[in-house]
Amino acid sequence: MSAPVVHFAGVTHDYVTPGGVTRALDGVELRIESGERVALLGPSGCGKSTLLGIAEGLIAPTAGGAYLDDVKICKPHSDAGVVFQKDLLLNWKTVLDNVLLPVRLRKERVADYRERALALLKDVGLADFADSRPTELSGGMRQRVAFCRALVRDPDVLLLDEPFGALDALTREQINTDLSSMMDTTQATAVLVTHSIEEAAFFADRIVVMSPRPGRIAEEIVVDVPRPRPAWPTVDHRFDEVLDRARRAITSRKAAA
Ligand SMILES: Nc1ncnc2c1ncn2[C@@H]1O[C@H](COP(=O)(O)OP(=O)(O)OP(=O)(O)O)[C@@H](O)[C@H]1O
Repeated sequence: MSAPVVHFAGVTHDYVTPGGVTRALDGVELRIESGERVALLGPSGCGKSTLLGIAEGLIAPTAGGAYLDDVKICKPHSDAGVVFQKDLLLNWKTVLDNVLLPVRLRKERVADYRERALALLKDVGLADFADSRPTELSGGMRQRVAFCRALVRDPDVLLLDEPFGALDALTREQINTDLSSMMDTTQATAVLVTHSIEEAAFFADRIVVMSPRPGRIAEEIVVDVPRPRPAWPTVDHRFDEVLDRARRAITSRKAAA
């Protein structure tokens, strides 16, 4: 079965607090095709995480709806692989058990996934750490484990919310390259929220630039660089035009805000 289309249809979201109402998203219309990778780029507070929360079923939009194929997302669904800025690993479990956690949560046979879990850890250079505890790992290593966990059940939707946000620049570059080769093993429809133009270009088939709050779709940029993409975008001139366009899109929205 192919990965689902993720469709945000006229999504508006208001946060209601004692201090008043904040409109975070305003009529977002975005269709992400089966197996497509989209990066959401936009100024802080423009509603990127809110949009991802709606795709996860954790946030119910005030108006409009999000759909997986034609099925409206009405409640949290555990089929998506998710990675957040904070890795959320369980420090009292081994690295391997952390990777296998989604399997256990769904009460599936752990033995069926053990080899895939070990292979994913090997792909990201952590084969020797399967029996370690997350506390023994660096931030970058922990985030690699979080990616293995998100991919272990080969989900058909991947939602990545600033997964590299807490890492230093060098580690980010390396982990982006690792993620890129891990992504070669999945056909999932994927959404990456990021503040980094380079990360967006490296990851995505299409960059979606959002306006300042309330978030709307401001511009879409197709990243017409074939995969595999072995080099980091700033050292690969095939990305120059995409990086330029994305930079201009962000700067002009800031100026207009
Ligand atoms: N639980 C909440 N209650 C009230 N307002 C909220 C809540 N969560 C987010 N907001 C507001 O909604 C807007 C969008 O927030 P969101 O976190 O989706 O933006 P973002 O683009 O992901 O931001 P950043 O890039 O800084 O992570 C912001 O103005 C934020 O203050």
